[in-house]
Amino acid sequence: MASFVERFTDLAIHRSPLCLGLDPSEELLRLWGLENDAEGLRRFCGSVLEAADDLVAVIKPQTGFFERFGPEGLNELAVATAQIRSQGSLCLIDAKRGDVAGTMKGYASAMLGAGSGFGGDAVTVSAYLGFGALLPVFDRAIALGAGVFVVVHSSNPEGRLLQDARHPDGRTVAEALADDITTFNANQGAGIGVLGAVVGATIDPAATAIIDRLPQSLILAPGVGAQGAEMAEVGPKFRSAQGRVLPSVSRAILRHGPSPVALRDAIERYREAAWSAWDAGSSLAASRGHARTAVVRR
Ligand SMILES: O=c1ccn([C@@H]2O[C@H](COP(=O)(O)O)[C@@H](O)[C@H]2O)c(=O)[nH]1
Repeated sequence: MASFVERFTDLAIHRSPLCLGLDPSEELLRLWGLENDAEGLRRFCGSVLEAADDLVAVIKPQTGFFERFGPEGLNELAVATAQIRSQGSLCLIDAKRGDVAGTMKGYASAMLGAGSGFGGDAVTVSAYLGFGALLPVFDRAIALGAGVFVVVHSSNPEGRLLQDARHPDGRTVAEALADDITTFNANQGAGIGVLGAVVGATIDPAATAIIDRLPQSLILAPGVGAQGAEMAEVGPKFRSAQGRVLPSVSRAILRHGPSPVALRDAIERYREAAWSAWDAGSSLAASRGHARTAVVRR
């Protein structure tokens, strides 16, 4: 089976590298005139996914917004993940799980691959209990051709104090994590590996050397839009990861609903911008242009 990296790269060229966040928050449900309940959740997700259709490579449901309704919400998460995959997009479950290794085995079975509880193509994890504790998720991802994104440098300002703290060897926590990711990927072979990283698009331009430490990783870059980063910043900031970045946008797109036309227009705008950020000035632009001539645009 094709790996997550292979499937993403193909979809990024033919659709767009944009990662559309599926965040059915209370605020957005109310803005859309929906009830803040599981039925509202279902209608919201159905409309977003209908508008996204075959436009983007990756859709990222945020588990917290589903879990808040207990079992009914989790049922809606399963409905959404199945629909994402049926539309040919990759489903990246933003769960940011991080626990001891035995428990991570449970999360891996819940989230990753066909036959798992939620059937994600990839999942986000947090390494606060140690990078090594995440191994069961990495192993399952390798076995099933799935992906894992480890939070390295999050988009929110609260993350800085913890992630910029220094180890005795002088590296920050984020740098050491990036090195762990790269060592793991390199041990699996050359090329882009199973372990991706989360590096917020809000990153200070002076701090982007962290990206150079991740030469074999896809990079999920949340923070575009509502958190203040512009899509136009992504290309320059992530230059050393050209062709490997998934710019992620949730609220800045979702707030355009419930009008299907306005929602689709917003997705279209961000997907075009994501392409420019992804391959500006590179040879990828040529392959994309070639591929897109064959794509029927609606
Ligand atoms: O560092 C991170 C990692 C993940 N997120 C998630 O992204 C969305 C918020 O996106 P907006 O485009 O700002 O609406 C939410 O699901 C977060 O959990 C992040 O913001 N930062």
